[in-house]
Amino acid sequence: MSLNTLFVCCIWLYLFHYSVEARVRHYNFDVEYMIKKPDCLEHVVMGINGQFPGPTIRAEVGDTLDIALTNKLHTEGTVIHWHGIRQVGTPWADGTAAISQCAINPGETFHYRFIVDRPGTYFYHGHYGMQRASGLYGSLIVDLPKGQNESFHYDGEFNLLLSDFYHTNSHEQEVGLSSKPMRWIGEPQTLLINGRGQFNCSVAAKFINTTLPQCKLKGGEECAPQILHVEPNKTYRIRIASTTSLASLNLAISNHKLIVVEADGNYVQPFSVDDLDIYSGESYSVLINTDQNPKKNYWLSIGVRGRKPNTPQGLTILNYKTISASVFPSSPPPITPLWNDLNHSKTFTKKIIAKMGTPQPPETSNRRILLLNTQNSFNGFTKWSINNVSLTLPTTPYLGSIKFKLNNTFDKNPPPETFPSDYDIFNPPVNPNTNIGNGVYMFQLGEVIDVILQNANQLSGNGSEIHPWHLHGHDFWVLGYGDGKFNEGDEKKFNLTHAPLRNTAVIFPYGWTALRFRADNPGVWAFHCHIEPHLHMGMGVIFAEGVDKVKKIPDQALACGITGKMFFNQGHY
Ligand SMILES: O=C1O[C@H]([C@@H](O)CO)C(O)=C1O
Repeated sequence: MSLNTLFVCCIWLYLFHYSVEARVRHYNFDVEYMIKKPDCLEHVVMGINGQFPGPTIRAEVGDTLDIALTNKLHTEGTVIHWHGIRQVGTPWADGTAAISQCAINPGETFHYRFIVDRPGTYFYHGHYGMQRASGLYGSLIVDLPKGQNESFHYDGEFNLLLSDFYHTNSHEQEVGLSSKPMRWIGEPQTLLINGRGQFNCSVAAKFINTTLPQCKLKGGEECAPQILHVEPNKTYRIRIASTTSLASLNLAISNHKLIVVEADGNYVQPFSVDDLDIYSGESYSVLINTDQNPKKNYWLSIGVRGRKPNTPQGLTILNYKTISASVFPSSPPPITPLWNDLNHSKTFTKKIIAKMGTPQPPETSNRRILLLNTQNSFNGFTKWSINNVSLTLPTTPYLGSIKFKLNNTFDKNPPPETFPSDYDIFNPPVNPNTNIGNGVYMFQLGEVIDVILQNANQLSGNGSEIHPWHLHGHDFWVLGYGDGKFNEGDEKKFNLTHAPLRNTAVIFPYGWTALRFRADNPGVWAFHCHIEPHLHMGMGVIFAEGVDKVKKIPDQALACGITGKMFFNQGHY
């Protein structure tokens, strides 16, 4: 080989390596309302580039995503949150209105530019008002870099984005929730799998006890189920993410075991189940073996758990390609476990432990925060509160406020780190009145934080609900779940050896969940119940760490409230 050829080769190798290492993927996302038929009836939904759900983003570890998001809504702002992406070094791209950035005005474009640093199954969704409930969501999948293989084998994969759908639009829902007395949104009308469901018919009417007629779908309709076509005797990876407004779901495939291998972008010790619970904000990968009778098709079902359901199952078909997809399965769809069979849910949740080799939590924490979740009233409005503070977001986003040390943009008194030790979690609050607030839990950069989420009885009557809590900017280790009130001794039962890493964790009715994380990501991060109406009613808190280390925040993220005025006065605009 001549020197010249060697030189060209080296350059080529360098460029190839560079392009593999640091690929930038550009997307243009136009957010708009559009008329669609997600459940066979016509509705106005929020979508992207004419699609509902929005386009799937597929990238490789280390890629930079550059998403030019244009707000094509006529009269309201928007933002998009990249759920599960930690935004290391780019906290302004987390897509939380009033927290990490100003909402993007109609007609304006905001560039979300961030690195996807870990493989996994993620999704994105609106994080302004209740826009997620309008349908502003899509999948985000990060693959291992080319040439690297997963530790498990699979021959093909499917991606299922689960959601629940309401016939009242999100504005009407917001107004009802903020009214006096509060008007609850009720249960969803339809469950959607990849944006498809059936409201006025059932694809399994022949098999189940229903008044709904059998659907007469040809397959090309917008609401026709997306069929999973498989070959016999193969292994498939099914990615599952839930972006529901309210519903906790249970997914099952008749006759097929699900081997859980990933949760929220983290590998878990594989385990096999007949059905899987998934709460809003969570994601999983399961493997299935297509080792069943290849002359049959099988149902895939999702059904509501945790609340008394009033919504039919969402259904699609696992089609063995050996036969036509239009052949009906020979038996009814899987029966969703009873909505109030909490033990079933707890058993599933406790099976999730970290895959060997996953970094484990520090043995101790620097600070413990106990967060009591209660439903309260405020001047006759119904609210959800954390340590008796119901979150109402400020007009100036926190990130700019804290970075520029602005006064009077939010409550500078930090919220309480605990609640009265005699609080009776098993009964409605003795004093139902709450406070409205927007203070911040400020952490030292690198501090190890324990959060104990404590559930309690609702405002009136006897009952306690499921709340899936989602943390922005970090994964946390789930140290344990317990029934009743958290006691000092419970700490001894923490799992410090196989604690799974996640970004969303559920608190069970009348129970507690313990989490640990390192506050090592400079920024301001929301931590909240992922149930859309609950967040709207104040069920969240704000964490911040190392904001002085945050590099230049794009002007556009700051162009509102007091930070906007600051720029205006400095002649920036
Ligand atoms: O926040 C909620 O309010 C209702 C109910 O508690 C009052 O109508 C409900 O089921 C919620 O989850």
